[in-house]
Amino acid sequence: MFSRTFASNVGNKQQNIRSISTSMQTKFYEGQSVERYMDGAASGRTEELSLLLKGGVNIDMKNEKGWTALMFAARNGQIPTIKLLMENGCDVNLMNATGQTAVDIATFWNHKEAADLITKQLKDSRVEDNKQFVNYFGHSTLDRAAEKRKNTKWLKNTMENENTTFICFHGNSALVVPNTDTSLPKSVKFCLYHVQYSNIAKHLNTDPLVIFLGHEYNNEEKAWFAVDISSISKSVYTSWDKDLELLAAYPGGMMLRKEDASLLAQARALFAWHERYQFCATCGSPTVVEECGYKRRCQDKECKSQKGVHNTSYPRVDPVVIMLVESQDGKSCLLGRQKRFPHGMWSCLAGFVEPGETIEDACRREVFEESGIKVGYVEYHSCQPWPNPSQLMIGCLGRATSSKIQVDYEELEDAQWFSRETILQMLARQHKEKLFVPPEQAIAHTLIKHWVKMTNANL
Ligand SMILES: NC(=O)C1=CN([C@@H]2O[C@H](COP(=O)(O)OP(=O)(O)OC[C@H]3O[C@@H](n4cnc5c(N)ncnc54)[C@H](OP(=O)(O)O)[C@@H]3O)[C@@H](O)[C@H]2O)C=CC1
Ligand SMILES: [Mg+2]
Ligand SMILES: [Mg+2]
Ligand SMILES: [Mg+2]
Ligand SMILES: [Zn+2]
Repeated sequence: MFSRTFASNVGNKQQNIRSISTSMQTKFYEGQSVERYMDGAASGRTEELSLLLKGGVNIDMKNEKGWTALMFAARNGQIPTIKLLMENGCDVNLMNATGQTAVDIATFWNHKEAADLITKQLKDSRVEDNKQFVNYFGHSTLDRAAEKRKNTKWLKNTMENENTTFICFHGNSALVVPNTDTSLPKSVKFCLYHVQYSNIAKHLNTDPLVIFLGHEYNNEEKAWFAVDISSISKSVYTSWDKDLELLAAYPGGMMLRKEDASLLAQARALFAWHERYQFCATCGSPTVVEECGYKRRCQDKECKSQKGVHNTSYPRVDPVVIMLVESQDGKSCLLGRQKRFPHGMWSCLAGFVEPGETIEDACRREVFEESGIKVGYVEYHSCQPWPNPSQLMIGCLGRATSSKIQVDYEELEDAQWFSRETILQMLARQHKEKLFVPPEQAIAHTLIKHWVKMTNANL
């Protein structure tokens, strides 16, 4: 039943190529023409739209409320316009700022023919879809170049190179400056502070912990490192820039650009590991840092951790499953509340994968433990590095095979089924009791939104 799902990981390859190649032309239309284009769609002026499309207008451009031309055409049941837009490859999966798709809009305004037409296209498009979904904290732009980690000469030269960038950490926090770039999304409040090693070296300990994060693809000259600046006082770093401040990796890391967020996820997980694994997990001897932050070797030469499988010497990643569970009739989904959640927030159930367990079984076990619901079919959707401190959230979709909830009050405050309509209100922050779902930086949000899109085809 989830064959539909990959669809919504969506993006039609052809469409992507087209929007890139026309991005220059689209600029021409900005401002004056967004309105003309949207109005043409709402009023069904197909000839005019045809010309705009031939001229290279971005078919999926959105107005400030996230509405596309297809949504406007759906709002007014403009069948020929809907056909024209779909023939030209518009994305039928897009949502506006309140989480409605074109099908939702057509259904709401009672344009059944329009809703059916778009639904058919939606189902067809899902068969072709194969693009991977990337979650926040996962947008890495670096080649980790693991082979360089042992190359001390290259590392030394590169650290001192003026093209190399350092980001700075103090315990669990990253050194940031307030974001001043207004073209970035409003959620971006801070930027990681970038600095050259020569500018900070004199303030650091004799042997600071330095982690090689990687270099830009096909460009060894542009390398990135993270450095521990916990020996540096506030008065010193604010003398570099008075606006500098420390931002806790979690939840502060949710307020960054997506590229910065992935650097933070990588560096934070490694710093947290170094802080917690100063001693060998096998024999208790002290450990020393190797491979520019990617290994800790036990100082006892006889230690078992030096031979065979020595995974205790490497950084930890803890797999966690997080799942959107759909009810047996496909009309509701299961969400839970942990005691520590902000008031009104509901999220997907989640739990650590245990040794010797498959991802599918971990989903079934955690859902049953926490809510008493049995889960049958489980399908992978996407994943997310989670820097609190180093989980890998494995996002799945599951189909329930039972419906009676029995909450484990040790782990959860509550668990409930939510209808698609209620979820739409929660996504749009328009729920009458102010219930809401996690922000879009969390994979729980992705899974919930995905289910809303997926169930669109059931209408
Ligand atoms: N990105 C997202 O959208 C979301 C992320 N998360 C993250 O997922 C993680 C796990 O979810 P959660 O529901 O808490 O997990 P679980 O349901 O497995 O329960 C957590 C409990 O398991 C124990 N535990 C801690 N570490 C481990 C481990 N490595 N292996 C096995 N058990 C462990 C702890 O118990 P005790 O304290 O008794 O030792 C903890 O309170 C959390 O860290 C959370 O931050 C969760 C929801 C959404
Ligand atoms: Mg649990
Ligand atoms: Mg849990
Ligand atoms: Mg658990
Ligand atoms: Zn040891």
